[in-house]
Amino acid sequence: MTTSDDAFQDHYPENVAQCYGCGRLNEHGHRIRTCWDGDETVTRFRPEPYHTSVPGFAYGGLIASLIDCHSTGSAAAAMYRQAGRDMDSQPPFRFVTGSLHVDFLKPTPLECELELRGQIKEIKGRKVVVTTSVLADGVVTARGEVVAVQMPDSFGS
Ligand SMILES: CCCCCCCCCCCCCC(=O)SCCNC(=O)CCNC(=O)[C@H](O)C(C)(C)COP(=O)(O)OP(=O)(O)OC[C@H]1O[C@@H](n2cnc3c(N)ncnc32)[C@H](O)[C@@H]1OP(=O)(O)O
Repeated sequence: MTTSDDAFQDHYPENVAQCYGCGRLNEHGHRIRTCWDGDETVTRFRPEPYHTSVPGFAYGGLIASLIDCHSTGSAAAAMYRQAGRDMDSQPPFRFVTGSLHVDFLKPTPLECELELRGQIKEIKGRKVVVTTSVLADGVVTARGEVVAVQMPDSFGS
């Protein structure tokens, strides 16, 4: 059962809840939490001092991984929403990243809560394309596009 306080990641089955970016069970990871805001998806994340690149600014790999997992979570949520299904219902929609493109538009300050806002650009078959903006104090510092693809049964074999 989904409630308005739930994050998408609260509903990930245990076998996909270890992801470094979004797994709630990975104590060393970012453990991002993403929710709907109308037709957009939102994640808020406060970088730690050890996420530094140039002093005072966030490491680009952190920004990319936030965009990645924000977008794969958004893709899963969009697929459930389109199907009119609860995120706990079976069978699960599980996504992996097929493609991750990031444009770094401005330096992203470190000492600031970041807001990621995602838009569902396309849903086609097993593929969902998500565009995600990263905002620091309301200024867009990075923009990404992710092609998320439903994980095939053969994944990893
Ligand atoms: C509540 C439950 C929710 C849980 C869910 C969330 C879990 C989150 C878990 C954490 C995750 C965290 C994130 C991580 O870190 S995930 C870890 C990093 N990602 C991977 O390891 C993925 C490795 N790659 C693969 O397994 C396969 O290549 C995949 C599965 C991606 C596609 O191989 P598959 O044979 O299955 O696909 P297809 O050929 O039938 O193509 C299908 C469609 O996709 C389009 N396409 C494919 N590749 C690309 C590409 N590179 N660029 C652009 N488009 C691409 C393709 O054109 C086609 O579209 P169209 O031509 O029909 O339009």
